[in-house]
Amino acid sequence: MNNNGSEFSALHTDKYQLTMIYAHWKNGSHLDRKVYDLYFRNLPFGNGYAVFAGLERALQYLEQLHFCEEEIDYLSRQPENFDPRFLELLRRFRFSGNLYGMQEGTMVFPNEPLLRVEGSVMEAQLIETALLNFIGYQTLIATKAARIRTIAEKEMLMEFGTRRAQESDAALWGARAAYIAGFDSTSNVRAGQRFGIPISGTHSHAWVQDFESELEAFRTFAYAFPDDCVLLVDTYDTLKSGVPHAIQVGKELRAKGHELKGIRLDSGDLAYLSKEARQMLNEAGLEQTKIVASSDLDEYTIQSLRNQGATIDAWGVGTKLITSYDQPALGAVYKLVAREKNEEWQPTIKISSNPEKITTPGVKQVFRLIDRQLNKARGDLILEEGHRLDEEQPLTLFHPIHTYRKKEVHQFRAVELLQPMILQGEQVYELPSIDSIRQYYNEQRGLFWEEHTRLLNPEEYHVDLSKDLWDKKQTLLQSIYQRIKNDNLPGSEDHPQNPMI
Ligand SMILES: Nc1ncnc2c1ncn2[C@@H]1O[C@H](COP(=O)(O)OP(=O)(O)OP(=O)(O)O)[C@@H](O)[C@H]1O
Ligand SMILES: O=P(O)(O)OC[C@H]1O[C@H](OP(=O)(O)OP(=O)(O)O)[C@H](O)[C@@H]1O
Ligand SMILES: O=C(O)c1cccnc1
Repeated sequence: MNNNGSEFSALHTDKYQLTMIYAHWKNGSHLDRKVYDLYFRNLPFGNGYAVFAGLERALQYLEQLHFCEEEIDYLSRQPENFDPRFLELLRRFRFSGNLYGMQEGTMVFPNEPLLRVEGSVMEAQLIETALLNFIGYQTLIATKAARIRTIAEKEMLMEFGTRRAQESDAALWGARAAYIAGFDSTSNVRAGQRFGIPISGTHSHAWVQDFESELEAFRTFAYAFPDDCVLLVDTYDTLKSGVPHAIQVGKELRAKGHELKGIRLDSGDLAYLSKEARQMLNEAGLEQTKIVASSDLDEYTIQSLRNQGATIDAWGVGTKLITSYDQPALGAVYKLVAREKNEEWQPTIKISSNPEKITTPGVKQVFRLIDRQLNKARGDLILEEGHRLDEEQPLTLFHPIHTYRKKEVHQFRAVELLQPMILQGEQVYELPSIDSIRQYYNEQRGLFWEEHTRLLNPEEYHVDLSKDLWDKKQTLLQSIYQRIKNDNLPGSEDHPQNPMI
């Protein structure tokens, strides 16, 4: 909470946003209208798709966004010596622009706008940092969770990461992102209360160490939770002590009309131990007692354990999910794509010597082309906003950089992915329940062939530009190079032309 009782601070931004806004204000251009796209360039984890998450937080942030007195006071004491009239403008500031976005749980791909912000340069710049922060992290965790779900198939997945997360917001929103993409529960009680995610858990080694004997520890826990008792069996010796004691308590529970719900393995060779423990439980007649495993798990260890025939029914996954251990950032970007001139959007472009980094100018919409017969996604097509697609005509898609790579689609239905979320500062999108987001993600998953969703070396999914848009991009590139040539600045002749044109 900031001093004004709001969860979000308007100062959750980079300093350069404020200095650019100030310079615009001095120039009288702070209210000029712009369009920005938020997207990422590369898929994380070598995955074939990402799962979009973070919209709810972004919408809440935009709704609450304002500068409180303490924040204005802080800014007034900065060496920049901000003009009091500028600070007064900030004091009255509210987000009054438009936001178009994808629904959370959408399967998303590089270079397609996930969010499109239309507003004054002042508001659009101020929010860049926070939007990238929320969307980048949550999309990353949802994608990691989706990979783990793919491997675990129908087995129970519990999110255990809070203690290892990069601070509390990451734990909270990471738990939510994991649930969207297929985890069944979280150990984070706040996430349970706030989002309605089921909470679950077992007990720790400390519980066992706190008693004179392991058996006493197990009995005491079972007494408190006779119908929800999962015993951690590796504190001393899993097979010689933990499992036999759990079996003893399981039998005592049964005698009182209850069943031992599970045991948890948290160290050692999880494949071997699970098989041995399963056999011991079964021989004792405790076939329904589940085996839970935890200990630095991720999609790779779970896959390996499954391949080894581990008899594990539920997985507790913490560190490697919540910290996105193998790829700590999505690398999302927020790029200016159009500026208002004479009451029209004028496309702008950012050029790079790397063709992949050249931005796609203009106000755009993303269509998902879904084969009507197979109900499978064939590709995404980015069009200028307002342009329509004729679903009855065959369409040739071509790769925007390797243009010789073509693909015909016909008999498709074109679904618009960017929806109005905020119009003129008013939220027009009703936030879905967490379970309907999860359900929507599942439906999305069903639209994609296994070739795109497998973990290793997935096939690249087509995200192409319409011919019109591609042509406009080339024309804009040409005109900029021409302008540079005409300017004939000293040294400009030494640089090779961009490979794109
Ligand atoms: N059969 C197995 N095949 C592949 N990986 C395994 C197997 N059993 C366990 N692992 C993984 O190996 C790693 C073992 O971690 P570590 O070396 O820290 O040992 P540990 O058994 O967890 O011991 P401790 O928690 O006491 O340090 C974990 O990531 C775990 O998930
Ligand atoms: O391994 P992760 O995927 O991060 O899952 C969460 C871990 O957190 C707990 O261990 P912790 O080391 O905190 O306590 P412990 O010594 O009681 O196991 C738990 O036993 C898991 O091992
Ligand atoms: O409930 C558990 O077993 C649990 C919760 C958080 C972290 N590790 C384990």
